[in-house]
Amino acid sequence: MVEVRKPIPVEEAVHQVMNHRIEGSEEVVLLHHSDNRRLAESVVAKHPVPSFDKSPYDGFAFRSEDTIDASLDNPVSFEVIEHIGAGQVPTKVIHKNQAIRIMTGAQIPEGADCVAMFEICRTFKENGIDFMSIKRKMRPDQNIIKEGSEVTNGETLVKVGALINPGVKALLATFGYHKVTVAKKPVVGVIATGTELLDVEEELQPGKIRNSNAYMIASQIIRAGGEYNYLGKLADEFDSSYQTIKKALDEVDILITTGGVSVGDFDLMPAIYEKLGADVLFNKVAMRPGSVTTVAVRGNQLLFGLSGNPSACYVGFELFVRPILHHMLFSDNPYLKRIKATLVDPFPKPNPFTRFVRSYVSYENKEVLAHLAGMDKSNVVSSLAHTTGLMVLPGGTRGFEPGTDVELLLLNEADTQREFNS
Ligand SMILES: Nc1nc2c(c(=O)[nH]1)N[C@H]1C(S)=C(S)[C@@H](COP(=O)(O)OP(=O)(O)OC[C@H]3O[C@@H](n4cnc5c(N)ncnc54)[C@H](O)[C@@H]3O)O[C@H]1N2
Ligand code: MOO
Ligand SMILES: [Mg+2]
Repeated sequence: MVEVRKPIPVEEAVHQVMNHRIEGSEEVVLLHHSDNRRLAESVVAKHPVPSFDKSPYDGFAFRSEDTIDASLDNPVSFEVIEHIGAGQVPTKVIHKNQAIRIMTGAQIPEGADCVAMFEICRTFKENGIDFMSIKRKMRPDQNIIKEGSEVTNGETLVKVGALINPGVKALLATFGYHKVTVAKKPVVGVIATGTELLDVEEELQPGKIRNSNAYMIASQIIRAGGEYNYLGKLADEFDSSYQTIKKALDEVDILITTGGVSVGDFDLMPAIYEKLGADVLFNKVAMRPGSVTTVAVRGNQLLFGLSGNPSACYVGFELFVRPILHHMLFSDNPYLKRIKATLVDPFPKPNPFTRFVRSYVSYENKEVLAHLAGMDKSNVVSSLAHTTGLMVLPGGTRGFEPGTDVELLLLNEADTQREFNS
């Protein structure tokens, strides 16, 4: 008699895996090398921004009170006593009816409280002395970017765990982070199992297929912020597989295998877990695809036995491995972002268990639309190329019509960055 497995609900399975989460660690990298890494400490303003009152325009700085009588037929004249560009510090103090010619970004001279753009000023010379005149009244603080008006000293700007994107990098540079403390990338071992597997560079042979899962998983690890260690592919032979997997566990904290977790005669992972003395948390989840996803624990090591079927393998990674990696990367919300969307395509299949349908998202007229990414079968690979989200269809339902409200898990985290930062 074949073993009958008892499926557990997806949420419970995720919960069980997260109970065995491992803590991440940090390392210091050059700012130049920090893209797509995750902050191990929040970015806190080390000084106000701007750090001095500055001019937003090329023009003249002077005292606004000197323009109180200015009008179209009563221009007011100022002696131009200095000329500064950005980066130059004014050496003179402005007094009554004096102005300094100032460029965008330059520090406002002492005594001045406004800047007038060149376009509203007239310049002239008298007895070899530079003057300018203006026919408008200026207000105090007009056209002055005040110190601290953007950011105050000590303000928390981006939170720990956030992805370093171009904007975060600009902020880090603003505050002098030549080096940044980031989360160390968790290293995840990857092994593909299956006698049928060929290397990518090999020609097809009867009954064989190329090993696509290892590449897919490696790419999912990278997308999740981790680093992969590909430890090769194994034929379905017990002794050599056991030895390789045992050795792999000496090198990694997290090991992903694909294939060999179901009840087939050559599905060796259950026996390998047993011989390793690993505790199997579950070996059947009430979900499609990926029902055979098996997770085992050995000491503080996590072994993810993902399905060999490509779509099941893909979904198993996103639901169970990704949150662990995000936790290790200091995210305070390591789960996939869940949004509401409107189904565009019909989905007539029944859903005895929770189904994660490979989907892609589009945005139209304020609406988020969920489209099917392609054929929805556990064994297909082609729909994965178009997948940007997983539509969640609850168990015990059937027949979803276009126009139905559905829930969707977003796989592209860049879309949800603000939630990590705020
Ligand atoms: N009697 C039963 N048979 C099956 C059951 C069941 O409950 N009872 N479950 C089915 C479901 S659901 C799935 S999913 C698969 C899972 O199988 P395994 O995880 O054991 O994976 P394999 O048998 O090794 O392979 C399945 C399938 O995937 C292909 N594969 C494997 N590795 C790769 C790879 N690296 N790259 C691309 N494709 C790969 C393999 O050739 C098989 O076609 O079991 C069902 N059976
Ligand atoms: O585990 Mo299978 O992927 O449910 O189809
Ligand atoms: Mg199998």
